[in-house]
Amino acid sequence: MNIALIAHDSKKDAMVDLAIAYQHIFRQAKVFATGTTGKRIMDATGLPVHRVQSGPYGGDQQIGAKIAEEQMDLVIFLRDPLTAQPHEPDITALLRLCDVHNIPVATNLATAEILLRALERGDLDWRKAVPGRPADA
Ligand SMILES: O=C(CO)COP(=O)(O)O
Repeated sequence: MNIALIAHDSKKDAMVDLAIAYQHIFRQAKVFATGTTGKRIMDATGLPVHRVQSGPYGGDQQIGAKIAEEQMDLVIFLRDPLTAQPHEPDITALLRLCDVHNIPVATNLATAEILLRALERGDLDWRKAVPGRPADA
């Protein structure tokens, strides 16, 4: 399973806490993250993280491309609902692609925990049979 972890600045501490708490799940998966989020997670947990660009520099679009290619199974995007972002169109596009491709996506901690527990329980195993999805993704 490929998981994308993305957090805006005010949510990065929460993302690090999530990564620590659920690292037993993340260690079974391939973790992708935007630049700064990924570095924070790697520093805190030692998890191998495939980092793309920072969000404002195209990272959200890079994650979006993986979604479009059916290479992402779960997205946790802890976005800041109280601060305008310069790359708002990229954020909207990423979330839209999750809906287009039926990707489970959490934008807050409560939903993120529910999705991670579902993943652990095997509830998302159906995604392995999604047409067009690379077998090793
Ligand atoms: O801006 C982001 C998502 O929109 C996140 O990027 P960083 O993880 O590099 O801060």
